[in-house]
Amino acid sequence: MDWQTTADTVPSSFITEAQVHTLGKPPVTGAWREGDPVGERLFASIGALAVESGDELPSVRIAYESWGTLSPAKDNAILVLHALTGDSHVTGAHGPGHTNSGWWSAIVGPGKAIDTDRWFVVAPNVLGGCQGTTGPASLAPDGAEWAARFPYVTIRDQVAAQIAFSDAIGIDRWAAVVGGSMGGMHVLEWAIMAPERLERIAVLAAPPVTTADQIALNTVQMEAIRTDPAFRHGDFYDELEGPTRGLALARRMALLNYRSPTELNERFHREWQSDISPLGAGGRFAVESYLDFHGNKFTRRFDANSYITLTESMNSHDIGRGRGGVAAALERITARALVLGVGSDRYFPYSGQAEIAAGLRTGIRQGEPYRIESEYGHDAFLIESDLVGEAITELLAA
Ligand SMILES: N[C@@H](CCO)C(=O)O
Repeated sequence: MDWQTTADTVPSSFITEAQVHTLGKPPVTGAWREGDPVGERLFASIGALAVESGDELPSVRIAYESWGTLSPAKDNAILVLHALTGDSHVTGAHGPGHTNSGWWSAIVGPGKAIDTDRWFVVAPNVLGGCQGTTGPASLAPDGAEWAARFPYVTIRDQVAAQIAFSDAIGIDRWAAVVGGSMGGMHVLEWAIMAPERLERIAVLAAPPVTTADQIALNTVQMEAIRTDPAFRHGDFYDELEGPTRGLALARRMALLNYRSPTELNERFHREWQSDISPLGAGGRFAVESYLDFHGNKFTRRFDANSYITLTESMNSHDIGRGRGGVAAALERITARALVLGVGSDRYFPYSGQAEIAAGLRTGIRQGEPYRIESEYGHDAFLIESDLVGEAITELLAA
């Protein structure tokens, strides 16, 4: 299909406040119980949350899904944390409330690397996100969306929310906390902020600190959104048209970080998308069409304010901040650890995972990351299921 770049007026399908209560069970505050629905969106209230900036969110709700059964000893629970644009829908088909099928369906499920016949798997949507957890599209106490008023939230604030969420659903200790990319940042903070509450960690394609280069790559994406006139300083929820052009452009830029030059070159070459030449006749190269397609598709499921909030969170990431540096922070980690990197990752390069693995005392590969050779670049942690599954199996057996 020859997708065009248009200002898309199709309403986005991120979850608005009004939709929350029709898409899931009412908020729960008690522990998970045998017989609770699994693989279906649930909500937990964690109350007020003070964030590092000094602001306070008066009421925070966490959307989550779970699969498998919690053992009577509560010793088989695994927390899975998603990347920037993922959500709680880790595994399973798309359907009502889920525009995409599960982003790790090949890893999580019966008989898979994270075997839901054995493990009780829980996946929350991140604080600041747009799939049911409190974020910029949620209502502030004055009854209007938070929008640009949503506080600056750090990776540590998001983990503080996840810890409170663990309390709310009655999990004292996780058998493993697993995540890739931004989810891997959360995993590292979990292991430092609450070492007594987890046994194992898997940090996939994530850095110990977001570097100047990575901040720069992220910052231009935020600027693409902000310069869209339809952004209106974040106050676009009541408008017919949101900042879809800016958001789609941000997504195009992001995809370039997520894939490798080899993959794009070998997949698209210099092919044209249609019979119309891109050499001055108005046609497009196939790779342009691919980026347009993903940019447009993304605007149907993601909130531009959330994109900015979460990108700012990633920019805040530095496990060494206030802890005497990265090496000192890594020394605090006591969980058995899998660190996985992708050789072709140009977003969070392998060198970052090598630094993490070298600084850990508890890595399962004695100072070395598990290295994946793949043409897919950063996204390999989502696509190379056999290799990622193998590494996670090794961790869970450790
Ligand atoms: N494809 C992933 C990569 C970010 O780590 C996402 O969109 O979230």
